[in-house]
Amino acid sequence: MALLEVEGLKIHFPIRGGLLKREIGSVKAVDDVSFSIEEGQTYGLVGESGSGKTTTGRAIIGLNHVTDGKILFNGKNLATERRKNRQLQRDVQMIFQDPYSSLNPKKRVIDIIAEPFRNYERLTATEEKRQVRELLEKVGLSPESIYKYPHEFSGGQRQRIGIARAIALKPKLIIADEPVSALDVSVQAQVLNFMQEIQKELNLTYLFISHDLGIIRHMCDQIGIMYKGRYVEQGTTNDIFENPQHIYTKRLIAAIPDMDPTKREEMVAFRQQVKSEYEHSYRNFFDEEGLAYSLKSISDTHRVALPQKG
Ligand SMILES: Nc1ncnc2c1ncn2[C@@H]1O[C@H](COP(=O)(O)OP(=O)(O)OP(=O)(O)O)[C@@H](O)[C@H]1O
Repeated sequence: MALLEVEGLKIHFPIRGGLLKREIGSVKAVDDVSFSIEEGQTYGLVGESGSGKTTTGRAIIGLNHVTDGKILFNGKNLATERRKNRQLQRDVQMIFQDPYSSLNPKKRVIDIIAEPFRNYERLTATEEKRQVRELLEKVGLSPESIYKYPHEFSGGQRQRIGIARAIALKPKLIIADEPVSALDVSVQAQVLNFMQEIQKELNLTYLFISHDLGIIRHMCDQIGIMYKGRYVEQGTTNDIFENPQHIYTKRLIAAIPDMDPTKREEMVAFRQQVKSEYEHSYRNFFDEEGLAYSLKSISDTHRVALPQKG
């Protein structure tokens, strides 16, 4: 059984208008999305801004209502059971995008990291301090920094504090929503590699949300590509990068900045080819509302929102 199973998830937000603020329509932020994540794996959710990635992640952690569908964690329905099941609350944690705004600037590191302990465990002051120091060491920060404030740390160090807080209760699943996009490129790799290290050490499962396919390729075992609330393609990292089928996936891959200068000309040609393919076949890949079709399996691991015909 997968650790997390999302089945037919729909999250619609009402649009209200007129004097009476009546519901005049809805934003289908997530519209029939299904995927599962095996324990110890990293699943990447990719798509441009507004595609529904964050809404999906927030629903799993219980921050968004679910219009329809199921979110099963170890077979238990998170939407209905999370509120009353403290173990489920501990098991699923989140790392936020912006380490500058997600840490309260008025609190010391000890109070930030000990917050989950104070909510879920009854530790003596000495034991709490010992555990916070241990967590700081685990994330590569000095245990002496417990009385410092967030502004005394660099961006990468702050994200490590956010990670220490997220792993304090030994969760099983971590939702990482753009965990490095607010950081300098030079520190991004450090934080990502560190996330991989603690994943192995603590047997963590990640749902990794990002608009950056380069990072997703580095981090993930499985990938789902979202566009306007729907999936356009889903598969292993190899399926997506070596055999992309949907025109939208191809366009995202073509937009990854060149890492290897010797391949620059090759990439320019590839981009040109994808651009003209996109212009030619765009209509075949989306319905009359510009939305993706339902997914069809093209192998045991690879599913694509293929056009209805041929
Ligand atoms: N609380 C809300 N009320 C109304 N609409 C919302 C709400 N939250 C999200 N939306 C809408 O849902 C859609 C999906 O948003 P979401 O933030 O999930 O996208 P995203 O892919 O994570 O983008 P980003 O990378 O910019 O965060 C957007 O059109 C957004 O405006």
